[in-house]
Amino acid sequence: MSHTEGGAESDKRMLRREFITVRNRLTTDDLREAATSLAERALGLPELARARTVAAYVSVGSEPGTLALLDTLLARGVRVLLPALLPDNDLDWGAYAGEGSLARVQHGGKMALFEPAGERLGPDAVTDADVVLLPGLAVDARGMRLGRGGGSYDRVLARLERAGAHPSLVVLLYDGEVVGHLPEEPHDRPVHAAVTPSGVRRFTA
Ligand SMILES: Nc1nc2c(c(=O)[nH]1)N(C=O)[C@@H](CNc1ccc(C(=O)N[C@@H](CCC(=O)O)C(=O)O)cc1)CN2
Ligand SMILES: Nc1ncnc2c1ncn2[C@@H]1O[C@H](COP(=O)(O)OP(=O)(O)OP(=O)(O)O)[C@@H](O)[C@H]1O
Repeated sequence: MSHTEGGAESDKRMLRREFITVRNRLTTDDLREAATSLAERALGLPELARARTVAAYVSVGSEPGTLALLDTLLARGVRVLLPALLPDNDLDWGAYAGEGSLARVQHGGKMALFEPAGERLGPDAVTDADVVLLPGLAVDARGMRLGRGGGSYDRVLARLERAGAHPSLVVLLYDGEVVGHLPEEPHDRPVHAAVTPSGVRRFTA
């Protein structure tokens, strides 16, 4: 590993802690209001209005809330795919069919997640998506995303690239998480847009 890569890795670790600390100060009122605004902003995206299949995730804890957004997409007849974390941090996928189709799963010391309880479609199912909604902790002016450090979505992005799939890549964040510059490593790939409770920011690669 080169010095720059090692530097980027530890800089990312420090930044993750800082962004998580800020999120953990949000009150339940803050979370509820942000989730409502986020869903409105996201549903205003032309990419989502056209999408037939959307890969998303169920927010937990102080993450920007996604459940209202998932339910609206489902009600519109959109096929919503949700990830299930595999032991190697890769992601399998299953269809969302309402809150009753979710199972709460605890993966070791990580946050408890809500994953699809039904049929597993395999890691390549994400290549069907017209839009991929990604979790993150921050994004920079180039669209470079800071994730939780599992590399799960880095793998998703690499898999899409290998498959020649070009879905819209949209990260869901809070306003203060769109920043000037983040450290990046060679495997990082930019997203196309960030949706926050106050609006949409597009990135041109
Ligand atoms: N709601 C949600 N679902 C998701 C993700 C996510 O970020 N949010 N993922 C995104 O990839 C995948 C799961 N990967 C995860 C990776 C790390 C942690 C986690 O709890 N990390 C702790 C640190 C502990 C640790 O390093 O193990 C943390 O961030 O506080 C959770 C999920 C798929 N599903
Ligand atoms: N395509 C890939 N295949 C396997 N491992 C990968 C791939 N891309 C990245 N990784 C590994 O994943 C780990 C975490 O990477 P990184 O810190 O960039 O995660 P992140 O982008 O913050 O997390 P996530 O992608 O889950 O949101 C690194 O050790 C990296 O080597």
